[in-house]
Amino acid sequence: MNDALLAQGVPLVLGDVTGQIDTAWQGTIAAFAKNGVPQSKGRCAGVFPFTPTDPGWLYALAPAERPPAVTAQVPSPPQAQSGAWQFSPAPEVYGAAVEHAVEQLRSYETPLQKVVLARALDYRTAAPVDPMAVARRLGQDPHVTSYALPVPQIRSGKTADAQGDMRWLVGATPELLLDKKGAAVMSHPLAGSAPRSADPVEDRHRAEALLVSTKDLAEHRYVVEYIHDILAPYCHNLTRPQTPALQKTASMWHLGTRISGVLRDADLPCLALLGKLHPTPAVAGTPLRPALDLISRLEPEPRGFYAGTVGWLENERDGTWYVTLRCAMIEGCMARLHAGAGIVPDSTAAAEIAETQAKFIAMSDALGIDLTH
Ligand SMILES: C=C(O[C@H]1C=CC=C(C(=O)O)[C@@H]1O)C(=O)O
Repeated sequence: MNDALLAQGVPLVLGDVTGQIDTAWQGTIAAFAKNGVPQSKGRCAGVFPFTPTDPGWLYALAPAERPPAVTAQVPSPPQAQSGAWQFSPAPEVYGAAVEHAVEQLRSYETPLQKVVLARALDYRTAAPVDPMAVARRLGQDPHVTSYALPVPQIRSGKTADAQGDMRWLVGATPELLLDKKGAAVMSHPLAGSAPRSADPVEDRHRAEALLVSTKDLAEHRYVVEYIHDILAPYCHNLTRPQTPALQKTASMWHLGTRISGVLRDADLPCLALLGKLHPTPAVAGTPLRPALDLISRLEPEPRGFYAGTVGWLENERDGTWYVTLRCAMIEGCMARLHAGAGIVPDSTAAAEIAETQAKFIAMSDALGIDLTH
């Protein structure tokens, strides 16, 4: 763990948690869970990548007497940007990967039931992107938790500061992975999606169709069962509704199920439980191992922090962690956005291309990218 790679005073924002970084530590969820969080009193914010064996960051926040880094300002409307953007890979290549996955899923020889395949959108503009301004715009949607966290680049041990060598993970997630307060635990997985429509009648029609879509209900069920099975041994009471409910963001409908329980041991460290849960079939697939293998074969580049987990800890015991979705890694004048979709035997390339395109909209709108051109 290294606390010299990030200059003090760099701001971050994560829902209601805003502040300036005092100390940064690098490590995996498992390492922090095993060795403890160095400054375990008080609040830490953090971010971990999709691959659980890759390190992420935990940040101790400076004492609250300091002025908050992000004041409640009226968000400025996104500037129409003159930047260039391109999908990576091209939609046809992503479509071919979906078709390949569907073939695998339909084969009698595979244990695989679902795999989540993601694609990226690369954006380059003339002026540096302000991550805090993007987070404020994203935060206008009351159904998501917006975030902007620095993710230092480690270049020959040099300290990164807000102006220099810094990448920012910025996004607006609708998905709660784990909330732990003493003995009370909750997870609210999402899976199964439909794009919103500006026409209220069509919007309602899409929502109702999603609620009865066998393909989306199957995608959803895998995630709920997985999370339920992980939490069950730790809980003496774990409940969930039998059927999912609709959850919305400004641009998407999702199926969601709230799973709540009471832990046998209220003192269980939050990261110990988080390490068991991440990554779920909402971002990987099921069973986990073959899904991860197929993702590494079909996705051209590692996901990095997309589909990881972002959240905060209150001392070591409690915390709130989200799935790192609807996000971009911003570095100077460049941003890389990611979006993924759950692939099951009934999936089609065209529908999954459309779904991932719709999932880009939250971030592309906040960045001022016009995806219609
Ligand atoms: C993987 C993503 O979404 C997940 C969360 C909600 C719905 C999903 C779906 O319908 O596939 C995904 O599981 C993403 O937004 O990149």
